[in-house]
Amino acid sequence: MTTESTGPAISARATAATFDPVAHPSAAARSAANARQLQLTKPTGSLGRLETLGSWVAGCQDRCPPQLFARPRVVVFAGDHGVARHGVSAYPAEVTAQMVANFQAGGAAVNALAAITGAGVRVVDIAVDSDTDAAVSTHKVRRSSGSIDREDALTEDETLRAIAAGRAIADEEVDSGADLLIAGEMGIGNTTPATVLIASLTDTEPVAVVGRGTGIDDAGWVRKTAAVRDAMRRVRPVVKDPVALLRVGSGADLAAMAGFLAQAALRRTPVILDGVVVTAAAMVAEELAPGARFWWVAGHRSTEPAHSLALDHLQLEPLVEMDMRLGEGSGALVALPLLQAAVATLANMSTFADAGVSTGAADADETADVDADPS
Ligand SMILES: O=C(O)c1ccc[n+]([C@@H]2O[C@H](COP(=O)([O-])O)[C@@H](O)[C@H]2O)c1
Ligand SMILES: Cc1cc2nc[nH]c2cc1C
Repeated sequence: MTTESTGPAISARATAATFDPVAHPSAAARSAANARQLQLTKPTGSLGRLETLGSWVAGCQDRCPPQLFARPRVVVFAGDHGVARHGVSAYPAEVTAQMVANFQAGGAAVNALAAITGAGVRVVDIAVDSDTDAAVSTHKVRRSSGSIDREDALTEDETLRAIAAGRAIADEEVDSGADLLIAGEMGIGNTTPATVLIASLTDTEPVAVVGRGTGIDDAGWVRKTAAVRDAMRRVRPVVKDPVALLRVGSGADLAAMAGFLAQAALRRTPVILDGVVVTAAAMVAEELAPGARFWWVAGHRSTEPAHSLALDHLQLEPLVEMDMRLGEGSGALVALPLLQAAVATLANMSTFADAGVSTGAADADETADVDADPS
């Protein structure tokens, strides 16, 4: 009897949450890019972090020089959270569904920012607490996730379906030609599970990491900190099991993002991470698919204290610090022009040889040689 009931569960987990080993971006293409950086018409190292960024893209694309991104895509994962009904957010849960409609109408920050960078935007309802358009709800797992301070966010089956949904979305995007992915999110209350994941995986006290989210007041912060503490107590026994951690202490949207971010790495597609919620999902994705983090760059540093902890944990240095705390993929989109600049310079600048520009170091060496050898 026991084997009959656990067998299918184990194989479902094997399918949805097992990832083949993640290959690193190409070291050869990255080295070739580093060498090319030295030949371009600029003082050595003068493009600063744009140089390391461009070489990272070359590694991800396995080509030097790299190509400008042809189809960058943002996927906004929308989901509600039961905990939002317990005074942990400055806004009512209804805003999640209302913002989904706003994304579809093109009126949100993510739409405005995507338009200036050439990125496409797709919104997916993973767990919004109302019925949404068929166009966005094909991967819906359930209506809202459980209130993690007092119950599990999801069942085992829902967790696996959410991870599988994120993986399927990444596959759909890559199969349609996406060459750069951004995960964004929208969900009133979602900084609470994000903080629970980050604090649990870094063994940090709630008071040190709970932030203001959408802008809660002091009384809201106290309620949120208590909710984070209670949820952390519930996840403690499963913190080493990423699927169980997602089931007990996250939500369907976060589980889907974890699947999406891990699958993007498996599909050798670079990703710009956004703020605290996406980076919390990224931490779990790295547990599910070790090495996935080498395919990600951190777009920005959110004002949420837990975000810095997550970035340190993943050893990622954010590209911009603009005191943003919006989500939706907005911080990643603000960073996208930096990636485009890194690729454009590496790919399109002339070399010293082609442009007939003298290289300081080589000329000095030639002079030194001539001086040293009068013959
Ligand atoms: O990305 C971030 O770092 C970030 C920081 C604070 C808030 N948010 C957004 O605000 C919502 C969650 O905030 P809250 O206060 O409802 O937990 C959700 O829709 C997120 O996209 C996002
Ligand atoms: C209006 C609004 C827009 C958002 N976008 C992402 N999170 C959000 C939260 C609110 C409240």
